[in-house]
Amino acid sequence: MTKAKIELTNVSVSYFLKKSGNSQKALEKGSVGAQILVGKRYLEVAALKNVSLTINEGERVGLVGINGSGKTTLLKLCAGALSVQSGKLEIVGNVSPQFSLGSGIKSTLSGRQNARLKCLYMGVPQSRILDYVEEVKRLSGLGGYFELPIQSYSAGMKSRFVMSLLPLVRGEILIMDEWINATDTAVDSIQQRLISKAKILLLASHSRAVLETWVERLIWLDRGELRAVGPVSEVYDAYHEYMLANKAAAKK
Ligand SMILES: Nc1ncnc2c1ncn2[C@@H]1O[C@H](COP(=O)(O)OP(=O)(O)OP(=O)(O)O)[C@@H](O)[C@H]1O
Repeated sequence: MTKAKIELTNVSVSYFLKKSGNSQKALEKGSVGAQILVGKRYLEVAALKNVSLTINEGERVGLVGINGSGKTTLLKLCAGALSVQSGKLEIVGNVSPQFSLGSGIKSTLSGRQNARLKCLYMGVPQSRILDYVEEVKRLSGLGGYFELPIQSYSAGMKSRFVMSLLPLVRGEILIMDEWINATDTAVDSIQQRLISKAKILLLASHSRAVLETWVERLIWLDRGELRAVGPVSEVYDAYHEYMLANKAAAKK
């Protein structure tokens, strides 16, 4: 059987925005972001620049970096939600993006109807849909609310509903944008089961505790480039030091 793999060779991705107002302002250095290039009519946000990286089967890899450093862009690429503009991307294995769980939820439909739609969308076989929907209901703990439109849920109820969709995530390559901090042990154990089953885990998080628990190798992305790759504690220490130095410099 072929082994799961993610391989990026010199991959770059930019977003292009129409210029408006004072574009020079976009060049101001902040504590966020990618590199911004000002063209004649467009601003180019260079979200990933010449990234080369190989992740092999069995690896648990984390992504860290300040806001806007390119983590989500890299995850979306690997999930097939974005295409490569230059360079080469090779993915071997089925990808399961957890971050898409909350997307496409229709607020006028009930929890049950949304769960059914999600099953169809995530490719659950027809014969299993009823079981999955019941599992989502049980995990959500929403009781009768499961039959009511999502727009009648509180924010907390909505996020419980989204977390309860976790059993629908299938695939060999698990891609997670931020760990779901489950207060619920049932959801937590599903998350753990998913990770232990995955052939590759790629997880973006700002939390040292989450990264140290779940990944072995850490990638530090800085303005769309790989700044460091290595053991979690080593790379996180370097990232943390850089953040502290940046904060101190900003205070001066
Ligand atoms: N759809 C988009 N259109 C224009 N620019 C975008 C778009 N999506 C992301 N960007 C820009 O690309 C850069 C990288 O964004 P990305 O979401 O990959 O960062 P991130 O590291 O995941 O950030 P965060 O930690 O805040 O989630 C940022 O400068 C962001 O503003």
